[in-house]
Amino acid sequence: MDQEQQSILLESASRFPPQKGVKLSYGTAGFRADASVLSAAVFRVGILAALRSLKTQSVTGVMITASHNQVSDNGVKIVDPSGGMLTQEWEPFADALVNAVDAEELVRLVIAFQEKEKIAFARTQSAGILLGRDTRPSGDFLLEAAKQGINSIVGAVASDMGILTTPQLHWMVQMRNKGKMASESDYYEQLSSSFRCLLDLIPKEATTYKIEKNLVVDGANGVGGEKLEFLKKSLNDLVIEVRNSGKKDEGILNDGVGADFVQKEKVAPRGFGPDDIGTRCASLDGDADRLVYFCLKSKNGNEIDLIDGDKILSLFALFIKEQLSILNKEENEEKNGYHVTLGVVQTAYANGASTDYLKKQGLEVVFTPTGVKYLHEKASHYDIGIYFEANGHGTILLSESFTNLLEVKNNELASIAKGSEQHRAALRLLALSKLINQAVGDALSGLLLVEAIFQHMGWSIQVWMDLYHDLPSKQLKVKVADRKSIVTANAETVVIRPSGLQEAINSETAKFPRGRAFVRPSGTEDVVRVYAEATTQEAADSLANSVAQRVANFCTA
Ligand SMILES: CC(=O)N[C@H]1[C@@H](OP(=O)(O)O)O[C@H](CO)[C@@H](O)[C@@H]1O
Ligand SMILES: [Mg+2]
Repeated sequence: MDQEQQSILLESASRFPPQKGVKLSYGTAGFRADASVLSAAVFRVGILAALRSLKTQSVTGVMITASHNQVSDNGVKIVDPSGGMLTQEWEPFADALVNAVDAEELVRLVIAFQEKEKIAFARTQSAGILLGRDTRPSGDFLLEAAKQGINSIVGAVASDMGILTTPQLHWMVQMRNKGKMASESDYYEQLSSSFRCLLDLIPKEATTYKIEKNLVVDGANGVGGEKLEFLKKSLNDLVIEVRNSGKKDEGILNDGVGADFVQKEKVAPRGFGPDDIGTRCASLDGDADRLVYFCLKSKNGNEIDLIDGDKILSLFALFIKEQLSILNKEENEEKNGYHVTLGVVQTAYANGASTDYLKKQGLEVVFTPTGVKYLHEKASHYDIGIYFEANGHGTILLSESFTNLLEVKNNELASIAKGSEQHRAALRLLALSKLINQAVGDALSGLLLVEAIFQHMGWSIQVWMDLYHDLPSKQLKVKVADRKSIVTANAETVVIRPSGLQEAINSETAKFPRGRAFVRPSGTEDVVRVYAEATTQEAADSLANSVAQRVANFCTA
């Protein structure tokens, strides 16, 4: 790095001194904290995104959001050139950079990292970084900090894409690096045209079913509500009412609303009531990368039947299995010469009943630790990998070789069996690959796929709910002195430190038939999370409480 670059970096970094005593870690989904302490971190993430772009000679992204956290929090994460999360190999550097005590240490770290990674700094090199932010009031000044971080690397160019959902920014980065059209209107066009295409391919008999076309969506008072209001204008076959859309008088972001609230509390969000009984309802989270469905069931309260990520995954898996079997009809693998691998990825938070159900359908189910970066990676090993966290974050990945094969099949069938069910199955899978976000879980694209499959199957929401019945479960948070004192293994199902805690959890679990419990440090909040499930709600509550008590005892000892 030349002298001029060093002094630019030093000068700009000294304008963003870190808050004393604040230590941040990249966590499950980037850096998150109260917005007031984040300027320096966001500035430094800007530098990091520029370095990543220089290193890969591709476009990267910086998203400013704290998703489902309260409105006063904010956060920042990097979108890798693939459109996915920042490569895990760079996370230790991200941690070191963001926690550097002053500008001098920061410059030293950048020089050392640049040499290690052999990143060429030169005026001739160019780096492109797309910036997005959600609707939080702190987004504006944090975006400015990110821009200044990017501008302190010679050759790096920041493009402000405005207020976006997190998945929109991931999609844009992915598309840009594929050399495809990548504006926000291209995003809407791709979603609405592939949705229409799926509807046009609905089997004849299904068009006679009486499908409830009304859907009410809780926008969490965030960016997703506002974007859905726009998207729905191009969806004639669906009547979507958006509530908690983010308009000023409708309420506060994530306050008693949103997918995280609905999934964790298992109650209806604010703005929903007895009049909605019988209607299909959905809820997005604060940055619209999570989606859950629900149905109100109580006349006097806000009790709901929840349809979480596990059940959305099950719906997608059934549809894909059906299309694959139509496609492969009359053909055996040898003749086809290609065995399509279909895999389902879950985490320990997946309800045990969902895993049992998926396995009974003959699907391969694998587990990873919490966090999309792990699920996504695992899903990418299959021709079709479907991943979902129970909280509603997930998507379907289709490998390039599989989509190429689909294109070939489609062309072949178009000439020999145009309009046949086999041909239509190939077209459906191709439309699905365009509708479902290939970069990251996306509530808007997920919602359209659910709705399209619904019309395809001719289902009522009750049929979906009855696919299987969730085991009652309970989640709790425990505040401890140092949540990192808990270390887990086996996709977070077993505690290996502090020693003795796992045995204590085992002895609590053994008291309940079909009992299951695990604990792990949260990556987004300063708490230890406890999950328990059992055959009754009382048993799940009681198991969660006793495990939480054990955690508290072990972690203060
Ligand atoms: C139990 C739970 O819902 N955990 C969430 C939450 O992570 P934690 O590390 O549990 O705080 O936020 C992550 C980012 O949105 C999401 O990936 C994850 O599933
Ligand atoms: Mg989110």
